[in-house]
Amino acid sequence: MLLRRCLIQRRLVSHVTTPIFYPNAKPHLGHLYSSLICDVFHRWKTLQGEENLFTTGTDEHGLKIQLASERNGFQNPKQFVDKLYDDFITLDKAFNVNFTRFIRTTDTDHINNVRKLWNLCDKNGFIYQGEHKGWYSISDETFYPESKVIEDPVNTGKYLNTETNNEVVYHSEKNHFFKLSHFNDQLIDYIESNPQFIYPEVKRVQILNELRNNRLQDLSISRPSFRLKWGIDVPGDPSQKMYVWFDALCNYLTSIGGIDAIMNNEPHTKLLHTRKEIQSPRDWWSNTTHVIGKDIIRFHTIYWPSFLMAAGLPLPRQVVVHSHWICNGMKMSKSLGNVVDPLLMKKHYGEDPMRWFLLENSQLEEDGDFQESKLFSLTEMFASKWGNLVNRCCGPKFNLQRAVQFYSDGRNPLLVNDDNLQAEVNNLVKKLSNIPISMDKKMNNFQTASALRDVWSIINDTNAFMQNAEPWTKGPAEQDAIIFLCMETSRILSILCQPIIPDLAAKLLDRIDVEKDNRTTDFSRIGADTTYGVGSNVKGRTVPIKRVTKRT
Ligand SMILES: Nc1ncnc2c1ncn2[C@@H]1O[C@H](COP(=O)(O)OP(=O)(O)OP(=O)(O)O)[C@@H](O)[C@H]1O
Repeated sequence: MLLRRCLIQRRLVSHVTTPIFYPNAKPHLGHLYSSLICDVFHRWKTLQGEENLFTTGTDEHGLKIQLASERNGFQNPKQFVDKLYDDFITLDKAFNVNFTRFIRTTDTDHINNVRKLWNLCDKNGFIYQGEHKGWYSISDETFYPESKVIEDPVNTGKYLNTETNNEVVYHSEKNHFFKLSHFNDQLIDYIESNPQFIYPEVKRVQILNELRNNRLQDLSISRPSFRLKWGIDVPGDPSQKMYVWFDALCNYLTSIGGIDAIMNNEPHTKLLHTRKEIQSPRDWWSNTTHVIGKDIIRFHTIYWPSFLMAAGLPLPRQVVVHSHWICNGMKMSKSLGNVVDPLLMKKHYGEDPMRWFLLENSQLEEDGDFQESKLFSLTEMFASKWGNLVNRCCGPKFNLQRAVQFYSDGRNPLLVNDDNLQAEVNNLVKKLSNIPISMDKKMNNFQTASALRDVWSIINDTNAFMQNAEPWTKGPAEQDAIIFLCMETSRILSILCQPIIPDLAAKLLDRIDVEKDNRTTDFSRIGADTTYGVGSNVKGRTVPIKRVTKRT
């Protein structure tokens, strides 16, 4: 029994991470999207009573930052990133992104950890010195194989890589190398025997094909310090700086207590920036989910597990790969400048409609096209379907408190004296009874769009039921049955949607006077809350969702 309890406790810890973003320009909708996927996952786990950590941050070293800082007239790149990283925090705060640590790769604990990772890989024989020749992209900070380089069709004499379409130049230099080729078959075995490791499946197949068809070559993991000044020194060789991805990926270990804590599974590991103390860092780490855009899949599913294997560290549980928000057929990106400013959208439509919109209108597998008209329609739906339902049931003609007390805790079957209406009641009861479990499954599998469509389906059915049932024409007993079911819909769905629309959900729950302690999933069952509705039908109370106008 004790063992079982321990096992259950051990399973219920997890960690979710966004990529750490380059603060070389202001963040945009794409960054917000990755952060929201993680925030909703984190909040969902918390709502289920699980312990979860959520890390996000900024990737502050590298040539791209060095050059951007020079271009912007800064004396040193640290001053430049100190200014820009704040924009990422501002964006998170504006959209209620509730991270537990915001890590910067210039943080001292991180720099120490990166050195440790390097030393472990070196000690285990996976780092050597050699001559590096190849096609290098400054923008991507990576070398590309000959097979991925083409002549630029627009600018003669220039070359592009076919993966990101950025310019590449031919380079030859002395570097430290990582024996990536050693891990080709080990990675195939790992990905085959841990099918959840790369998600969704289409991405797992893509990476397996890549590993089977293009065997890995060793990877240059340092750059000469005269070219790359802004980076972490290679231990024992200050003439070289570490490759920015070796540095950046290690943030995931730093934020969960560091390499030593994970290796030795040190109990009582104190986490920086949170008051949290974790008992078993290894369990947290092994239950880590990295959420990333498809542009950086290679770094997370090939390089990162190889570095970890080389260091003798366990691998995270999963890498979840999402698609891109596009604009005019191209990925929205800082470098291209074809971006939507989320703060501008928030100012007009509010943060929760934006949160819902981005998650409802995206699939992991397909690129999404941002259409402001759809965001506006969503705000209309919130006001006319959900807000209006609550307003009607909280009108002075009805008595929600009486209805709740009569129907509480499933003591009374919901009967409405009409076969057609009774069929609608039964359908709603069935859908409401199923949604906590079906939503849990979908939220854990990052199928948020589908979960939100289920929510709308119930809201629509409830509105239709309210319209057909005409409670304003009925006596008190039938009125109570109708009002109770309609407000159970709103109450249960508001509880379940707290991770997606924290502020709106709170307003909806406040409007029907649901106590703060009764907003957990334990109460997401018909009849589970027997105390709400007190004073909800008093005249003159505020409307929970207000309409917004179209932006011109
Ligand atoms: N258009 C987008 N759609 C979805 N996610 C995006 C988008 N752009 C960036 N991201 C998120 O940010 C990560 C990359 O961050 P980065 O700071 O490199 O963004 P970027 O705008 O592409 O920058 P740059 O143009 O400087 O390369 C992606 O892996 C993804 O998580």
